[in-house]
Amino acid sequence: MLDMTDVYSFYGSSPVLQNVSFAVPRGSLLSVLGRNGVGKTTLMRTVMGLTDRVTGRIGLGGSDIRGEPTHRRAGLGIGYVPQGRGIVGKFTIRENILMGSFARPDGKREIPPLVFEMFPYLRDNLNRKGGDLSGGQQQQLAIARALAANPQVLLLDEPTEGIQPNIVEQIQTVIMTLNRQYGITVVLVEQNVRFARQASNLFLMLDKGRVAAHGPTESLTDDLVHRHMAV
Ligand SMILES: Nc1ncnc2c1ncn2[C@@H]1O[C@H](COP(=O)(O)OP(=O)(O)OP(=O)(O)O)[C@@H](O)[C@H]1O
Repeated sequence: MLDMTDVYSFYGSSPVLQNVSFAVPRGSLLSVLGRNGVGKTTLMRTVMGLTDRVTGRIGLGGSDIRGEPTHRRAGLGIGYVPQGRGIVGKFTIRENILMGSFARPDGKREIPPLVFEMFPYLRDNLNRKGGDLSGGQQQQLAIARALAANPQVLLLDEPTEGIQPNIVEQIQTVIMTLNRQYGITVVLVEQNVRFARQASNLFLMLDKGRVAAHGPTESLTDDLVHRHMAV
């Protein structure tokens, strides 16, 4: 479904990602792990075409999308929920969600039923301003906005970071439901190893911009976690 082969990704002349290769088959959930600053966010931005320069191959459903502009990648079915969420505070919940629908290739500007199913709070508060929501509600809204484009692949960058504990569990359940019940392929940047193990069937451990380990989640040993994640 989504893969990288020998990818180098640059900010200016610095190659932040180096020689990165991995594959995420359709329906999988890949956890991207590693310490702060190793390149996890850069990996997501590279998939979306948001870094300065990339070499190597980025495959989506068998085609190389490396040369495609960001909006085309969104239109081809990649949804992105960035770290920090990117909610427009002055827009209502409805308007924030509808922004995501502009990536839909069929031109429809509507909120898919799945969004209301996943997030009853958003359904019941469509006219509230994004800026008046709690961090957890904003995170739900950011996921809802990405779902409004009917993505096949969802990129989630630390979706539970800085969120009150009672909503963390709800968001974790939504992520697993989207993957397991709705078949959406997920790439998840995650610091919580316990949740990564519970949710994903694949992992990718980054260290200093390179792949330190990659494989089925059963092979994510405590030793790997200590070596590449402990401070
Ligand atoms: N826009 C940018 N311009 C230049 N360098 C950047 C930019 N964004 C990130 N970097 C550098 O790239 C490296 C990787 O950063 P990145 O944010 O991808 O790491 P990360 O693993 O996601 O970290 P965190 O867990 O803190 O979010 C860091 O050295 C960072 O300083």
